Amino acid sequence: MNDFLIRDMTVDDIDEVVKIEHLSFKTPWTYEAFLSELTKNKVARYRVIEKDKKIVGYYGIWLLYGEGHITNIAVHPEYRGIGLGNMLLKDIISLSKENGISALTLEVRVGNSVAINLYKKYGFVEVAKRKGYYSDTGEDAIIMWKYDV
Ligand SMILES: CC(=O)SCCNC(=O)CCNC(=O)[C@H](O)C(C)(C)COP(=O)(O)OP(=O)(O)OC[C@H]1O[C@@H](n2cnc3c(N)ncnc32)[C@H](O)[C@@H]1OP(=O)(O)O
Repeated sequence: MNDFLIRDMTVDDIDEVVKIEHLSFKTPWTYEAFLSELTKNKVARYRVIEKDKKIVGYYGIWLLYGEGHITNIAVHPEYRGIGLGNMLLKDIISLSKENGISALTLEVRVGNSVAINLYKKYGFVEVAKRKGYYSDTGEDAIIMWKYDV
């Protein structure tokens, strides 16, 4: 896994990130959404994971009031199942510690058992459900928190 590097996302990365976003989510974020996050949102941090300069995954987090809200995390389908999600989660946790974050939260589709497994592995617990949160399918969201950052 030494071949993979995690670094801050830049505006030049957005095209590649949006491609992975389309391969990963039913309602993908647009180029403009990422641009706004990178250039206007002062509490946002976005990081990419790359191999030989090719972006293969990324995550976003908002750091505010001592809490971290994970906005998205994705790995390119061809690179899933080899530990990159683990690497991204570890990076999220160390970034959070460096920034004085004491708790992390996120929303995930109730049917997304792969992601739920990943989060549970790092100490996230299911705290609540939001009924019909995802307007595309009407699926519920599970709200998860990790209190021991
Ligand atoms: C806040 C949000 O963004 S919620 C939405 C999360 N993102 C997505 O659903 C996008 C599409 N999915 C993905 O991009 C990826 O599947 C991710 C990011 C969820 C996981 O990334 P991967 O690189 O495949 O994860 P990785 O290989 O590191 O596995 C980490 C853990 O995830 C879980 N996991 C991974 N693959 C599977 C699988 N096929 N079945 C069940 N659990 C799995 C396991 O707990 C695994 O732990 P282990 O390494 O001890 O087995």
